[in-house]
Amino acid sequence: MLLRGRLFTLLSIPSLHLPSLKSLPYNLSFNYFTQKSLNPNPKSNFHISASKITKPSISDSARFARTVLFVPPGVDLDEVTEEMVLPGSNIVVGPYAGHSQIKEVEFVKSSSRARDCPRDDRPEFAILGRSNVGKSSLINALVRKKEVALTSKKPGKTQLINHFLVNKSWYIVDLPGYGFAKAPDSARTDWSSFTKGYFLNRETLVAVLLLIDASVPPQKIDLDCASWLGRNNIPLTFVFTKCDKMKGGKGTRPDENIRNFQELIRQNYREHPPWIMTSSVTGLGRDELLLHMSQLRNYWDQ
Ligand SMILES: Nc1nc2c(ncn2[C@@H]2O[C@H](COP(=O)(O)OP(=O)(O)OP(=O)(O)O)[C@@H](O)[C@H]2O)c(=O)[nH]1
Ligand SMILES: [Mg+2]
Repeated sequence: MLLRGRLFTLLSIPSLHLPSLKSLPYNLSFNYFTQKSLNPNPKSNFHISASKITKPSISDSARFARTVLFVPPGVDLDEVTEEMVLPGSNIVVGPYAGHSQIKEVEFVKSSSRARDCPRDDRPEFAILGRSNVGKSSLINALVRKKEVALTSKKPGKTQLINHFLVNKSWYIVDLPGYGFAKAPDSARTDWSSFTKGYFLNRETLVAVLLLIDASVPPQKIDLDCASWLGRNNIPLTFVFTKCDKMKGGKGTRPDENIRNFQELIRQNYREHPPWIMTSSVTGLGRDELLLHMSQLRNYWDQ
């Protein structure tokens, strides 16, 4: 089933009502309209933050929850409780969440062009982000193996589209990082053509996990990337990495950086895309992210 095509059709119909079941999984209505923020602290979830609003009316609360939480298919917004929100995220767990642990993973192939990628109907998640943000480390953490994807202190380690088959049923895709100014010219040019080609043509892409380094303040290149994905109706989940670094770059802490990033992102989305905090060092967010991926995958699969 072509989820993207399905969603595109649905979201092109403007609606001020709560989203329908099928239109819930992603927030693709980029720049559709700017929802005025009711919450001064985007990091908080609905239940915590709602108490800060003076006597919210039901409609205000519903609108607020819609802009803050990621409510998956099969969940009625009115039935969402705090326990249903994954810790360190805005993601509500719904009935499509299922088996999420990774039992086996095998490297399948590296491709230099989108059309060389594996040709089967298995769903896949692409891992995208700036060079050195921790893409390969996140993959290793998710699969609980040290060296499935090669990591390096030197940016630009991953140069190809790398497919890893998980539990013989779905793919994780490690992509070259963007924003690596020191890459050879050829490598930089290739990124925009072949990676963009991959995003625009990959029909089995369930979602992009866009990794954002929580140890540094918001970077324009990340905002530009999120903007490009949004404009092209490519579903994404923000995965904040390196949340173990207590003191981030330029003296700002990860939680401040995350909050500032979200404030900037919120201006462009009617509903906030799913986001989650992770650390490949401590394992923070790993099981939660896998559960989130399982509900996206199972919904896509049906
Ligand atoms: N403290 C901390 N360091 C991390 C984390 N994730 C990655 N790193 C470190 O960041 C550096 C880059 O990690 P990689 O996983 O190779 O990054 P990448 O995004 O795959 O990089 P490219 O393939 O070059 O684009 C390595 O030194 C990692 O050890 C994390 O969660 N916490
Ligand atoms: Mg890498």
